Amino acid sequence: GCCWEPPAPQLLGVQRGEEDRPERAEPLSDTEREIIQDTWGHVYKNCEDVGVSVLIRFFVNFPSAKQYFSQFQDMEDPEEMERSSQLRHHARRVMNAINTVVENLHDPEKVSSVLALVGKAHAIKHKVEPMYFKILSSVMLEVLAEDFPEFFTAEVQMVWTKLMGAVYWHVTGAYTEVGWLQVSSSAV
Ligand code: HEM
Repeated sequence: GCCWEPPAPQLLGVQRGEEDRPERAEPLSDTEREIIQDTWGHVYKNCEDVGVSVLIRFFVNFPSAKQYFSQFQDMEDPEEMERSSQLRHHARRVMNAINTVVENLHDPEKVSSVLALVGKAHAIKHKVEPMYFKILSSVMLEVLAEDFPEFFTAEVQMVWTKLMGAVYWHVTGAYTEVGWLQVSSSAV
């Protein structure tokens, strides 16, 4: 993964603020929940490595995403990024938050409260453009499919896409609540 790739077409609408917010996240069936939990078990065993490779690919392919991180804003060398404690720390936080979501798929209230907190912190404290959440999800799906090809079959990838769609829906719900999305998509 040394080459820059253009964002997937589905991201372009988001970058222009054209995307509609659906009424609710598409719910997962019991079977889909089991698929997520089984496959996540393999990923989470390698939590730190997977998290770090996801973030490095994210920052290499979408360098503007580094602007939010004081420690590696100006870093370009992936090996140097790998040594950044701020990157490792965020990798762990991302993976742990997803782990909490996966462990609580039976409890929609818990899932929405965890993701609302993540959304609020990123909107208010870190001032992260919400489109980066969509980009990060697609990078994560790409890395999971490459690193765990035996588990991430086409069917499993589809279920994971649905989960990441739900994560994005909850996170952007928090952005809407604090007034971010209204301002950026209609008034300006
Ligand atoms: C599913 C995606 C993500 C999850 C679960 C996640 C999770 C977290 C958590 C739990 C924290 C600490 C919360 C706090 O400060 O109160 C954090 C901090 C942070 N996140 Fe995220 N994050 C995600 C995506 C992103 C993205 C896409 C960006 C920017 C491109 C980002 C930038 C930051 C920054 C700048 C901090 C503060 C870092 C620091 O203080 O060292 N995050 N994240």
